[in-house]
Amino acid sequence: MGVKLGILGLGTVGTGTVQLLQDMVGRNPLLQEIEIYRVGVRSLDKIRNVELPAQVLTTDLAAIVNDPAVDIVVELMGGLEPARSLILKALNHGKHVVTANKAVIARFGAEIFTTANQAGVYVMLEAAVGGGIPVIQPLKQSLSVNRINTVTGIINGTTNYILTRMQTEGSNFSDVLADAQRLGYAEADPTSDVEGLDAADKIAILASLGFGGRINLEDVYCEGIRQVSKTDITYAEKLGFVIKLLAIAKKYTDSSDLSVRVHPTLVPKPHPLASINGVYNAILVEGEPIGQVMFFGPGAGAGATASAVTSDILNLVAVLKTSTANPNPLFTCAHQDYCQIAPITELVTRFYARFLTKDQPGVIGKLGTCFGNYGVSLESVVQTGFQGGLAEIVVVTHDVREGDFRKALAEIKNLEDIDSIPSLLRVL
Ligand SMILES: NC(=O)C1=CN([C@@H]2O[C@H](COP(=O)(O)OP(=O)(O)OC[C@H]3O[C@@H](n4cnc5c(N)ncnc54)[C@H](OP(=O)(O)O)[C@@H]3O)[C@@H](O)[C@H]2O)C=CC1
Ligand SMILES: N[C@@H](CC=O)C(=O)O
Ligand code: NA
Repeated sequence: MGVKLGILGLGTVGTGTVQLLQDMVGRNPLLQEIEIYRVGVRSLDKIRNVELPAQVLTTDLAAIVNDPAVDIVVELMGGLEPARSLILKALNHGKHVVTANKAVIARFGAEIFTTANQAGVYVMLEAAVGGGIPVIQPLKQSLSVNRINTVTGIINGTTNYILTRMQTEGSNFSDVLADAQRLGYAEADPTSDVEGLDAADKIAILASLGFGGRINLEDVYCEGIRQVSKTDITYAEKLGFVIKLLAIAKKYTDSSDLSVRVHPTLVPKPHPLASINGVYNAILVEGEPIGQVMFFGPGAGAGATASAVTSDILNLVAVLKTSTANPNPLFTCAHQDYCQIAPITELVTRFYARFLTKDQPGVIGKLGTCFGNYGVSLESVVQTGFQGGLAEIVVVTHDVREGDFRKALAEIKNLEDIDSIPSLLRVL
């Protein structure tokens, strides 16, 4: 008897997954055990890029997760509800679940994994982070004997695609976003990509796996890329950096607290993450004793994501074929305690800041004095441009406590010579 799939969603990822499963030649022979039994969609009238028997497609998704014949539910619909409820129902009916839905896992992971553990089934989520890049299973299995210190990633394909094209072609933000949507990279609501929320969901998942505890999503500091302008990209370039949306989870050396954050960051050009362009993602994991290991590959798109979804399905087929009484602890997620996350003001980092000031002598000196009052030392100060009669000054600091830097900025904002501070970015 074949293993019966109930797939929820036939959009970009669902279609890619069905295409892969319908084209098995040259792939793992275990795939032949799989039957696409039901596929749930919102509309039966839409033209699809795959052919499926009429009785397979349905708009009754609840019937799929309740159907005793279904062995594995593959949730590829996205969004929070009804995805969360359908996943929980599937688990409660004793079905394994594969999902690409980082939004649901980052918010309801505790509830979902507890339900799965009680039901004695697995929830697999390789596609939820880094698209096609194998990173979830390596963190759960191959790297799990390491003490992880830092996970640093470019983990949103849409924003990396946008920033790359803004940098290399000087393209306009909204034109490139429209291309990312057309290519199937963006979320149904691309706000979550652009505002950094998708990357925050993903780093919460990676941090949970890497540091062995639950992560409260509200504790993850998050800034998106809307504030990144062509001007900043040009200045960064001149200073030897590229701007990337980084997601970082790092253990403080002197406490058990974590720093978990997403923000646009100036990355030095020689750094391995600086050369990750377009829809590609990369995740740099640092641990002991392994040192550094980097995972690189396509972070979004139909085929790449289908590869991750189908590898999870294949793992579950293998589980179903070799049924064991006890669950495999390397497949489950059983964290009970929450990781302690330090506030962003405690972060120690370098900063890039761009000021528009009146073109008067002594402005740079006044800036330097304010920074000095809070122990902020400057690595470089550049004054090259003018904008609308205002002088443009760019500074890069040495490492500073974010709280001290913000106090200095508050004082600087009150200086008569300062018009505005259009950009404030962290430097890796
Ligand atoms: N796109 C990508 O590159 C990646 C996406 N993901 C994740 O994969 C998931 C799917 O993304 P993607 O394929 O891009 O999304 P799409 O918007 O392209 O597809 C969503 C599918 O789900 C169906 N659907 C959505 N809501 C409902 C509902 N309430 N009832 C019935 N059917 C519903 C839609 O039906 P219909 O077709 O009838 O409208 C559609 O087939 C998301 O969680 C996303 O975050 C993860 C990695 C990469
Ligand atoms: N919208 C996401 C899709 C993959 O997770 C992205 O752009 O990375
Ligand atoms: Na992945």
